Amino acid sequence: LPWLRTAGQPSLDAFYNETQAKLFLKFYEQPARIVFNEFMEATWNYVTNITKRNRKNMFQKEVEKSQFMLYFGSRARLFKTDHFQNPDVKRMLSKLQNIDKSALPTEDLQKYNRLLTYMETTYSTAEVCLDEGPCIPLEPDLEEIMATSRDEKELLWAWQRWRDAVGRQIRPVFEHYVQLSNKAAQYNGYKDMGALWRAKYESNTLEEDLKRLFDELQPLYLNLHAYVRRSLFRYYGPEVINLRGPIPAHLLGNMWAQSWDNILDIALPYPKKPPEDVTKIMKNQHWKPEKMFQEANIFITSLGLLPAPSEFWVKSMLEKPADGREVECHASAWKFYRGNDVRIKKCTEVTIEDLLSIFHQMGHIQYYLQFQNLSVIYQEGASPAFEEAVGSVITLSASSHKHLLSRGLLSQQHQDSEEEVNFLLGIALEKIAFIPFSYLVDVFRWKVFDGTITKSIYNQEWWNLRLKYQGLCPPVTRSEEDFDPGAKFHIPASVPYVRYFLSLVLQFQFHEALCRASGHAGPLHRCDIYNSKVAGKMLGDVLKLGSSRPWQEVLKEMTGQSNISAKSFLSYFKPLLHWLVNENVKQGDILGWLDYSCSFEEKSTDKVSFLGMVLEPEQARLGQWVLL
Ligand SMILES: C[C@H](N[C@H](C(=O)O)[C@@H]1CCCN1C(=O)[C@@H](N)CC(=O)O)C(=O)N1CCC[C@H]1C(=O)O
Ligand SMILES: [Zn+2]
Repeated sequence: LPWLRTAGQPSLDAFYNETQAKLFLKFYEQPARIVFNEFMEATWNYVTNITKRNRKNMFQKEVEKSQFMLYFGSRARLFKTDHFQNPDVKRMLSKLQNIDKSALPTEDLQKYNRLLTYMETTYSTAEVCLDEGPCIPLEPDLEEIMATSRDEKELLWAWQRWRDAVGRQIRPVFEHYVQLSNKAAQYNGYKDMGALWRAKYESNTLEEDLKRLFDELQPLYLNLHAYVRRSLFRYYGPEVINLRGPIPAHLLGNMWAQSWDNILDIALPYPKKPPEDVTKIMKNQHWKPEKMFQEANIFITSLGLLPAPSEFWVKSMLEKPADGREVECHASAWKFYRGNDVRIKKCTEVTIEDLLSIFHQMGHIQYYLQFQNLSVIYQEGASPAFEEAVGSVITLSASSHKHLLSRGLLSQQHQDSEEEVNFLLGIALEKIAFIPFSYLVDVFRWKVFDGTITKSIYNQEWWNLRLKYQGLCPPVTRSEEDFDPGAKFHIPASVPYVRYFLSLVLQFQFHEALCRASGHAGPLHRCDIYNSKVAGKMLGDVLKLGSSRPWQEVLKEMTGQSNISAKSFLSYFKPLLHWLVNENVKQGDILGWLDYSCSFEEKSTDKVSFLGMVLEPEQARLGQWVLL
């Protein structure tokens, strides 16, 4: 590692012993808080007011932060810690050594930061223009269309135009992002950036654990996919849906088909018992964004956990500004390494979907508040999946009928067996549909980073994974001019995604443990830990640890198991799986999508593509589907 070589150093052992290490770590704390705080403030100022000046200032702070991290990261490597006594000193020194992109030489780093900001800002400021008339952004307009429109043509328009506006602009830059990412990873001692991202999980069985969990959850997904395909077939007809093939990706109620809760109306098992429209109730009760955040705060403090501090309410951006400022609307939680300065940035709409996603964001805030007295080095989740699971586990209680009723968001409990199936299907459309999507995003990116997926096949491989894992096809033929993964925030924003897959499993494992601790008896999906100080203490004790202990130890203390397990997820949905299997058998539906392939722009265009499937010319005449 060239920048490590230190010529003419006095005898290392004398200088770099354990006592010196403790001093070194102590000396790191204060300057780190200052440097990180200034960097976060500059980044916050940019994403909440996208201007040239704010971008320039953010770049400046980024360079300063990286110089600081390079200084300490390189010196942390000089300590020979294998004979050190204190495990904490060893753990902190080893965490300090991973400095990610700060390891890049300055001009590479500046180029990398420009690429990252270009991609993320392209995503955040992109608009789709109607033939004549206004241009509309993703949030709230295009997302609203994808969630509520039932016009297949309109859905196709929004789906395709968003990808034209974002994916295509990001594609030429993405390959340079990949190269510089891998260069940074190698400077940190990893073979590529995927390896650096995976190292965050401190597990040498991560990839097989992921595969095992995915396989355990597959029966749930295949049955839900078949059932939803049947529902869409009934609604949109045989010319749109093939009962034995993949589902067109624009019909699932979401721009990325990552969660399907917005098409519950189409897929409702017992349409005679429609669930109440909580969004309508919220609007009738004149809910405002601030009240939605207060609602989450009330839940969290009912557990005996920490309230959102006054700075949160003053400094957060809870709504899309009305003063014409360009902002990044994608919701996120922020810590500023300065006591109680924690914030959320969200372009909140008054809907039940946004209320529940606010619980997710407030979970991040709670983690920040709970670990703020730890060393800066430990101010992160026990694993990235723990960070994501905290808010989501609270959402599982908050979305229960019992809780919504107690908060005046439902007029009755809706507990008969048919209403219960309707409820569970609603949760399944959010959580089970998300299994393959949250799994494949980083399978794609790990392959891009390790070179398996080269730039000439980015889009083809993306859709191969979308077909293989999700059983979806694009509604129109795609080509290598397109870059559909770039149309999903986390790709241009370079935020890892497998954390959400692991969080899916973990949040149910947490939910079961917290429900048991709170004294809940009965089915897991009826549990609401609201007001349980015992559950709150159990959760708070996990959050206070930050990343000071390996997550396996933390999980064992909380749940008694030291490995992540899909058992709780499966038991939560057990009643629904029975219902789905019966329903699919009754309808004679097959599970899966056989060997179909999605239509992709071929060089020779003699093939006929139809709604995402490829037809050989002679079979097209006979109307047969080609099984490739
Ligand atoms: C809406 C949510 N926004 C993320 C999140 O809250 O995780 C934001 C953007 C990326 C990281 N992030 C943060 O806030 C981090 N600062 C948290 C932290 O690292 O402390 C999001 O992207 N989600 C929620 C479910 C699935 C996924 C999606 O919508 O695809
Ligand atoms: Zn999150």
